[in-house]
Amino acid sequence: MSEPIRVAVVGASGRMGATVCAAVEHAEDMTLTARLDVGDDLGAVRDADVAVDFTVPSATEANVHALLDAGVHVVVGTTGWTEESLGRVREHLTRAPGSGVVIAPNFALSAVLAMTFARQAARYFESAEVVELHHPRKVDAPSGTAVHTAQGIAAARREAGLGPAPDATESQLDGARGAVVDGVHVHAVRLQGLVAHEEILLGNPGESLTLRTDSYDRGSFMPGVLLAVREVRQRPGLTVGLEHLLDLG
Ligand SMILES: NC(=O)C1=CN([C@@H]2O[C@H](COP(=O)(O)OP(=O)(O)OC[C@H]3O[C@@H](n4cnc5c(N)ncnc54)[C@H](OP(=O)(O)O)[C@@H]3O)[C@@H](O)[C@H]2O)C=CC1
Ligand SMILES: O=C(O)C1=N[C@H](C(=O)O)C[C@H](O)C1
Repeated sequence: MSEPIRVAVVGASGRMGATVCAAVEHAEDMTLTARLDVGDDLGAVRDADVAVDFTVPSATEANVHALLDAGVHVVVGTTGWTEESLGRVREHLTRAPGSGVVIAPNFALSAVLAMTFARQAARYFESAEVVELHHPRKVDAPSGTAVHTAQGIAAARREAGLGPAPDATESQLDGARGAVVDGVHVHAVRLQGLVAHEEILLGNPGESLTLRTDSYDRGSFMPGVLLAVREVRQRPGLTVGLEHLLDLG
């Protein structure tokens, strides 16, 4: 058997970080070399092949730059990425040839498939809106998954030459129609008892299609995280979205 992949986890005490540490410890082809939290020196990842970041939107970009400087490949599940912050990582990678970064807003297979199906279906529907539902400890809204979903729908609508979705709203309470991501309305629910869920609503006169994905347990994200850890070393540059590792992109 080949050498195990050495993995460091940043945000190791968090809900996702702790789950990733346990998953890495149970994976026969991996070994956990570092658990890092707020204030720890990220240079400590130097012994690792791959670092996994599940922290907070305000910290993740700086972490990725520091991890690349430490010479490791990086897998990121943390949300809050923008075209600008992704661009700065792409630019950094030009100075770190051979390094790979995989950033995925959602590692659950059901969510990745729902986003793929939404993108496939979007061109056939006049209307499309996204509703994401999460646990109330989540610090960002809308979810990274909902942003990625809306961007995929918007791209498909543009490619199909569709204009704006019909909407006669003339007056509204602030927020009643949700946030608008790339022209697609996105609504965020925070509810005790939930983990991570999303509904994608597509409508035509007389019919609708609803795609729904439910993560009831953080274990649902682990096969995708471990897949990214295994693949990132063979994928130099920046990959955004697990769909590209599943041949769905
Ligand atoms: N891609 C995916 O499939 C998924 C993505 N997520 C995303 O992952 C992120 C984390 O979620 P979750 O685990 O629920 O959040 P938590 O708040 O439970 O965990 C975040 C952890 O990161 C730590 N942290 C904060 N800043 C730093 C830093 N600069 N360096 C190291 N550690 C730091 C926090 O420490 P402290 O509490 O001490 O501040 C905390 O332990 C979110 O952005 C979430 O949206 C979540 C689930 C799935
Ligand atoms: O904070 C969470 O819990 C989740 N965050 C990610 C997101 O914002 O899309 C992924 C998943 O929805 C769980």
